[in-house]
Amino acid sequence: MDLKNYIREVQDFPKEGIGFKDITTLLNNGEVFKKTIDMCVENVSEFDFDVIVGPEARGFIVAAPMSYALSKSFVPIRKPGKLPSETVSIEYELEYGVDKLEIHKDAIKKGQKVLIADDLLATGGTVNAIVKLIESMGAEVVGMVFIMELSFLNARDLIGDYNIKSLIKY
Ligand SMILES: O=P(O)(O)OC[C@H]1O[C@H](OP(=O)(O)OP(=O)(O)O)[C@H](O)[C@@H]1O
Ligand SMILES: Nc1ncnc2[nH]cnc12
Repeated sequence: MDLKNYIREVQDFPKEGIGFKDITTLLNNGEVFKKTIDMCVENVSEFDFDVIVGPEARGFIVAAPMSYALSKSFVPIRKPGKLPSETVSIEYELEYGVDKLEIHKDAIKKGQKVLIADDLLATGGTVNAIVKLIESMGAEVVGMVFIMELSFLNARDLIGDYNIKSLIKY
């Protein structure tokens, strides 16, 4: 199954010059969505982790079903002002702007092993910020998994020496 056949590319969204990779067309096919999550799960079988974190919004679509399939904790990372208890936050750059992410301070314990899951690796700004958040809490990032990676944006150079898995590359 070539997942690329199910991902729609929308030109000049949300800004001119961006080729937006739209996964709604993949999600709209239940069989392909299930296979995609199964492949993410298979890709991380070598990693030992306690918790899966995923960033709002599209990261939830990947991280939560993986947590369900593996009976692992799911920890949401959210945009500012959404989490009700005490948070740790970090600012980061996107392919098309600047944003901020927050996590509950008590959601991850010191020494826990963490997997990060998201739909897409573009510049790596989001996941790089998440790594910093997790490590600032004394936890360890054992790996990360994405449905797709925009290789031409060289996120791996920014992220550095972590186990990075992506199902498809552009
Ligand atoms: O590697 P990067 O350049 O950081 O880009 C990747 C991030 O961008 C998208 O999320 P976005 O912030 O657009 O939010 P959304 O999930 O709410 O659409 C995507 O879901 C990743 O989280
Ligand atoms: N090109 C892109 N397509 C979809 N989501 C993105 N997030 C950051 N860059 C993106």
